[in-house]
Amino acid sequence: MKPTHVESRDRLIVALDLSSVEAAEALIARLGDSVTFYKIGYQLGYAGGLALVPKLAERGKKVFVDLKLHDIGNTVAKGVESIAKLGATFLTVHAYPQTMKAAAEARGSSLKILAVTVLTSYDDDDLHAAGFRFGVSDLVEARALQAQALGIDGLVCSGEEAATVRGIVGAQMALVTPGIRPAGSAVGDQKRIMTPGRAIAAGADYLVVGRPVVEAADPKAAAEAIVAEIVQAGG
Ligand SMILES: O=c1ccn([C@@H]2O[C@H](COP(=O)(O)O)[C@@H](O)[C@H]2O)c(=O)[nH]1
Repeated sequence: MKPTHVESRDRLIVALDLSSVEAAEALIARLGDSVTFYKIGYQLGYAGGLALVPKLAERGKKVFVDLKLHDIGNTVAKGVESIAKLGATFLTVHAYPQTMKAAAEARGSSLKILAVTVLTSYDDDDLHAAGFRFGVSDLVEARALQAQALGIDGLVCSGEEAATVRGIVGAQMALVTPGIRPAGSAVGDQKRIMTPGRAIAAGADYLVVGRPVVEAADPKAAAEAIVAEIVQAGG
């Protein structure tokens, strides 16, 4: 379930896409109070970064573990149980029914499960090349409905789908949007992007931002500028 009220600053989730725990700790120190919510994904997670989850939680930060689980149900359930013990706030799974069902049943009382609808680096051509008969918008909508029916807490989608998905699932599910690009920043490998302000206005609850903060000359100023845009958009 979506939290009832979220402070503007807590809507920014900075992706710690870095190669070591030391590099992550240095960035966290530099960002200080400007960032309250961090994401640990493949790069840092597989470099010992999961050990940071309880440490960040002890310091009052929230942590999103973005491992995008997808396996047989029993394996997903056991993985979810292990992540729940670390004190993470969010954990991602791919939006396949078996996977979502196993994760929802195993999550316990404090961990929230987010289902990744369609990766923000994908467009319709990428889905067709992968064998899907749906385009992005149809697949996101179908998966959002399946996730809701299975009791999933929130969805990962791009800002482009946020308004439609919000209309489909209502106010109770958290919408988490990567592919966020402040005006003028490099797009990189993302294909479905949106500015922070537009994503909030479209109904996103949380913005996931990696390179525009992590690779900025002044990461703290970059994070503060995104929070200011969130505030201006009414988030
Ligand atoms: O659909 C998705 C799901 C997850 N991500 C993750 O978000 C960040 C985005 O980083 P940027 O540098 O801001 O592009 C990254 O960790 C991805 O693994 C996503 O981009 N899209």
